[in-house]
Amino acid sequence: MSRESRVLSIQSHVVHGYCGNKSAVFPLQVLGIDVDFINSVQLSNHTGYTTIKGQILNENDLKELFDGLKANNLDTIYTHLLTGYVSNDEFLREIAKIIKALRAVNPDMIYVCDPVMGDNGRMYVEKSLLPIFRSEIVPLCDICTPNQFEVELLTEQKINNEDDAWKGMMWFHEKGVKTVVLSSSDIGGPKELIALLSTKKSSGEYEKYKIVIPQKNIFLTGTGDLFAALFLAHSTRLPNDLKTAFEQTIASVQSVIEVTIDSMREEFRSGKVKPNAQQRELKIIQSKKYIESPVIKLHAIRID
Ligand SMILES: Nc1ncnc2c1ncn2[C@@H]1O[C@H](COP(=O)(O)OP(=O)(O)O)[C@@H](O)[C@H]1O
Ligand SMILES: Cc1ncc(COP(=O)(O)O)c(C=O)c1O
Repeated sequence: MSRESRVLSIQSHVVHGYCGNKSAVFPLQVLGIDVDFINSVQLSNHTGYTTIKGQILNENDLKELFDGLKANNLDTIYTHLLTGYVSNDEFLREIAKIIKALRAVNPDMIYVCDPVMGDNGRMYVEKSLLPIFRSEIVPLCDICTPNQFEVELLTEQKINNEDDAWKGMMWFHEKGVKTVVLSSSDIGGPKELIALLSTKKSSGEYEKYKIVIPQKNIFLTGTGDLFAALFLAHSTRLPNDLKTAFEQTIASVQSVIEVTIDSMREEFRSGKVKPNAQQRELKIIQSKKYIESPVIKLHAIRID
């Protein structure tokens, strides 16, 4: 890593809870990476709650903020752009303009995209975002971290097994994406999540890895944003060892989930928290030491 990393993160903000920038900024800072962040939305809480209130940044607001950075030559300081939850078409198109503007002043700027559109068969953004991601955003990515549902949406192909998953990831490479990380899929055995990584080397060959993750009986929001931020950090620290970066990313995410579940056991016992979706927020702050040094070890298997 030749120069100090600094990330511009454009993701959602939630007042209560952890997803979007709330899931990304602190872990990046813990790992020594400075983050400037723009909140694509400012919501009371994530969309898994029954009531959501708040404000949505429009494309003109985003342009104004970026123009402010440019006016002070601050567009030149970013080594990475990280994007996640976006709520409307023109905002997403403004992000495409920002990617090009950042690359104009720093051709080596790395764009990490979590194409947040949905999970478990349910879209939670406008369907009109899908063709923009497919044709205007994904081709600009250096690293993309979709979940299974997002790969299926973008490729218009269902994933029923591991071969389908690798084929789906090849679609990203054909669009010009160097590294694709499928953050989770249900192609493994019962109670297993499968994460896959595929990266195109300068030789034109592909390096592929797989990690089998024991699936916890819980649905959490914010894990994908945490995953993308951690993979940005670890792949930056280990650009020539993505196997280890992949393992460390998942180990930290698993550690945060363990801390979250442990905290719930206590809260359930005390009756303070009812076991329903609204109360489930990642314990990001309480997991600081595990973000720095994950204790859970899940080994990546090389796939030839
Ligand atoms: N139920 C679960 N059990 C174990 N790990 C999980 C679970 N849900 C998410 N994770 C972890 O979070 C990471 C990202 O989750 P994923 O659901 O793929 O992201 P997204 O939120 O974008 O759908 C996975 O790689 C996995 O390590
Ligand atoms: C406001 C907001 N941001 C981000 C996300 C993405 O969360 P995840 O990291 O689970 O994909 C969601 C998902 O519901 C959300 O509601």
